[in-house]
Amino acid sequence: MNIDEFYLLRCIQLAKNGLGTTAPNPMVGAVLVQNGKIIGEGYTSAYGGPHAEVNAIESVSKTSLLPSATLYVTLEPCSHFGKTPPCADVIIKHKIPKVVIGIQDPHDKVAGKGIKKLTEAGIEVHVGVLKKNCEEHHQRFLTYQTKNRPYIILKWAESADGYLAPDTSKRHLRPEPYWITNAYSRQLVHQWRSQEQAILVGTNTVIKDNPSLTARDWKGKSPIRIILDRQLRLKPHQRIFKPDAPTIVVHDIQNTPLGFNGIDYEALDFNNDPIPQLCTMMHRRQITSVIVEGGAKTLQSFIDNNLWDEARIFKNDVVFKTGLKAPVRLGKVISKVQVLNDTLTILKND
Ligand SMILES: NC(=O)C1=CN([C@@H]2O[C@H](COP(=O)(O)OP(=O)(O)OC[C@H]3O[C@@H](n4cnc5c(N)ncnc54)[C@H](OP(=O)(O)O)[C@@H]3O)[C@@H](O)[C@H]2O)C=CC1
Ligand SMILES: Nc1c(N[C@@H]2O[C@H](COP(=O)(O)O)[C@@H](O)[C@H]2O)[nH]c(=O)[nH]c1=O
Ligand SMILES: [Zn+2]
Repeated sequence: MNIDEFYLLRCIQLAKNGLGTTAPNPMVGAVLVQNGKIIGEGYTSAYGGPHAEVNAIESVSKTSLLPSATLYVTLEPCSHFGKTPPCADVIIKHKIPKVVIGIQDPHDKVAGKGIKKLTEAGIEVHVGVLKKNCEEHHQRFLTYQTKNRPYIILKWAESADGYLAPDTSKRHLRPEPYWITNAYSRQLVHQWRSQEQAILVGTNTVIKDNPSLTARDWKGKSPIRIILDRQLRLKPHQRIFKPDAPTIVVHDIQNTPLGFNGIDYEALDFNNDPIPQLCTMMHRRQITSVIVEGGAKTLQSFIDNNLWDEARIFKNDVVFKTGLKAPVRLGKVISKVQVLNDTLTILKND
């Protein structure tokens, strides 16, 4: 690893602090180096706040060092007025002579214009350092910008013999989840929920489990709940209608909702496959990432449409023998870790 790559790695590390708070903005990291020393660091503030470059510049105590410093940043500095003024202008104003960038920003308002602005101001610009790592780090934002849909994470828990749930006879009478995984894995799931903008489940999951779908066992925000309810079968007592997180109910265009207080409704044409329509709807609502938590039919529908990016699958040692079969897995295994007696496998769709 060379020195530029080393500083870009530090930028990525810093940028992770923005996970779950910057969306739909990307979580960028920036470092300022002068004479071989880091003199400033920053990452994107919560949505609407200053960008990483500005936070890095503002963290420098001796601003007289800036005209001899190099700025390292994971993503091309912006060149447009959004909620904040363009970072490219701030860099130029502070007379920073060199900028090293991980990747170009595909956002149509930027897309090379930030780099052009810097170059035209006489700044030495390098692009493409630690490109693969920066692409991986910005996967939610890049997927949203280039595929016009959110980054899609499929998540489920299955028994040792590949079932999502046992037969009804083995379940409680009251609707509640049949827990396969242990408490630590469940807390990890709450952390994951706090990192994504939305969570999506099918109708039967709400009927059988009465889930909350919140991040209540972790600090941070609960995601927006997106619930499939084609025929509007769900009842007001269900936990997904509580005001602890926003909820969007997706129903068929032919059914008119009575409208529960504070609930957002979206009509889709279920005569056509709803999954691509869901992706378009989420894109329109500026949802850059979603975790799909079941059930089997909903997960399989995303897999069959090849509309998924990552799968996080827990497998426990419990054996059901019969029940609801887990989705058929695809993709490449990128990691396998143990959470006590649960094996967590992470796959990527390549
Ligand atoms: N172990 C685990 O990780 C998890 C287990 N579960 C378990 O899974 C079970 C529920 O799974 P499952 O029965 O498969 O149901 P789902 O929760 O996937 O809901 C399926 C229903 O949602 C609607 N729907 C979903 N996808 C589509 C589509 N592509 N097109 C049209 N409609 C769609 C349909 O509603 P409609 O019929 O009204 O048209 C369909 O019947 C429960 O027993 C639950 O406990 C659930 C989540 C996670
Ligand atoms: N059974 C099962 C899971 N089930 C998922 O969790 C949902 C319940 O969420 P909540 O009500 O917020 O706790 C449930 O409806 C289903 O989507 N998840 C897991 O990590 N492990 C498990 O064994
Ligand atoms: Zn910016």
